[in-house]
Amino acid sequence: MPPHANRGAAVLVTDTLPSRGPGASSGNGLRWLAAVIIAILIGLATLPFIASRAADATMYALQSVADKQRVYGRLLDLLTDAETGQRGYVITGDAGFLDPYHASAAAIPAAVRDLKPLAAGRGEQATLDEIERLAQRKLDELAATIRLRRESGFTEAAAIVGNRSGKADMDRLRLLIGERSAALERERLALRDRLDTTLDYNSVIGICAGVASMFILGSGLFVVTRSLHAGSEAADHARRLADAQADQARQSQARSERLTVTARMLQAMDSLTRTDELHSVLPAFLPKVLPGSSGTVYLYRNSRDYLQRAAAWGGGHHAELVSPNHCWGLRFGHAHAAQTGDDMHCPHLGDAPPAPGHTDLCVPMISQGEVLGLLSVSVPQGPDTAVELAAATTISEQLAIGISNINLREVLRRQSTVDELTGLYNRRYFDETLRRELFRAERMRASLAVVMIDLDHFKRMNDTHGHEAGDVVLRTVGRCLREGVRRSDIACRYGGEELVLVLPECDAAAARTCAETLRKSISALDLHHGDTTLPQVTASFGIALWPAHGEDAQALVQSADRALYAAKHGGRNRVCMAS
Ligand SMILES: Nc1nc2c(ncn2[C@@H]2O[C@H](COP(=O)(O)OP(=O)(O)OP(=O)(O)O)[C@@H](O)[C@H]2O)c(=O)[nH]1
Repeated sequence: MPPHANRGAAVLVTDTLPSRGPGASSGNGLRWLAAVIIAILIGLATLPFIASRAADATMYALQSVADKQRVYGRLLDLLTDAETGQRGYVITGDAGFLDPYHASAAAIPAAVRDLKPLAAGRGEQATLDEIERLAQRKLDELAATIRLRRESGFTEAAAIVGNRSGKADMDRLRLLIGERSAALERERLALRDRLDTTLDYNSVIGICAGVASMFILGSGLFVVTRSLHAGSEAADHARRLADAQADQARQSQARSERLTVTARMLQAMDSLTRTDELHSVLPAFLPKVLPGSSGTVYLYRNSRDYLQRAAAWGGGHHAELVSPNHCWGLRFGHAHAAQTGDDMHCPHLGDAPPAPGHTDLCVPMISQGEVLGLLSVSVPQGPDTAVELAAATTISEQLAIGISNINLREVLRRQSTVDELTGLYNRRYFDETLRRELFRAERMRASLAVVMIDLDHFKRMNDTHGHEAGDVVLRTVGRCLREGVRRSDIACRYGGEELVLVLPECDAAAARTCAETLRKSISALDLHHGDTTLPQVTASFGIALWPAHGEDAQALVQSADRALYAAKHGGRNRVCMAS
């Protein structure tokens, strides 16, 4: 509260009213009124602060849980990389396979150490002790096998890998890390519920602040009217008091509203699965969080050479791509403001200096020490400029939290829908997608094709050149399918060496053309494993069309399977259409 506000109340009480005689009861009334107003002002100043602290605490708790999920996920990736590197070296003897093993073996103890201080209680501490012990034993086992391969050759090392002693440890590690990840996901959902409740309290506080400010304004008017009778000097005091009170109430309400809108924005971001959906959420919230502003949110591209526009609002300059060298905020690693033509102006904002009466602010969005992108914003100058700039900096931190959570969800979703070996979608994704695409085809009265693909004599490839060589073939064919279909087509691994395509809005002629093109591409693949050139690979294709060959997913897949069977029996390396 500004110092003059209280002083005004004191002057009002002592200066304008006699303390004895007929005016004494009216003086008592004003004293009570002043006391009530002071109590309300204290409430207006402290309640939003307490509510915003509670919301902040919950948001940061959400961030900590996401951090922990990330470290557990990274630990599992490192263990898998170490084991994959060891297997590659044991099978091929090629030391190049040991690069991921060495990198992961060095990073695993550090990842476990990072997790230990984050443990929430004795249960998790005990789990982490067990993870640390198993991870160390796993690393010892991997190192011993690698040593044996180097000194005694493939057969002895393969015998150790084959006796599966290390598999039990790896399975147990997967189980422990999986259970912790699931528990963290439950904790994250509980924290989201708590954030909802805090926001509801916040809305109530906002409404109360509105009512209280009406009361204070009414009281101020009342006091002014009374004071006019008592003298103009007292009236001035009262007016200043009323102005200060109104200003206080306005600021409290604005802060409370900003906090509520920010939290709603984070909730909306929580429902996104990809960062390229940000443009559908941020422009609806950022103009309310930073009134009168315009700006752009940029995210680093995967190559990290440029930042790409993810969302923009208001007028002004919104370049599509920004070089990190063209932003002073990114180069300094902290917020950079330019108010006049003399200030250092970011080149990505164009040649013009800041618009008259505006400040340009560039804030790097940082999460976990990693710069995810840039918030570039232009805010109008006025009595509250400092408050607005501080708010923009806080918003950038919260955007960074929301964006890093979207990235985490994107990684988890990818892990659960994509087959690791081929990079194609997995069987579960195929089942869900085919059902969904059939509904869509029905609604739009469009055609749809399912193409089953099976590699020919693949067992012979495994038996002659080894399972690793078979994996190389599957991986290469997977890439061939991914690159050979339209963006709207869905290429999946159905199981083993069987693959399947869902081709929406595709008739018989187009499906046959697509299958023939892929068949030729597969048979033209130039395949190598180590120093060995692998024999030509061919595949057989079975096509079924909706609704002619099956009205539901199961019937359609069965028809495609029968057509595939016919292709095999017709001599393989051919395309057959269901009859
Ligand atoms: N390398 C490797 N082989 C796999 C994988 N999944 C399945 N296979 C092998 O694929 C082979 C499938 O063989 P079969 O079903 O007998 O068929 P085929 O030899 O391809 O003969 P046709 O289909 O009749 O042309 C088996 O040897 C499986 O072990 C995998 O992920 N990697």
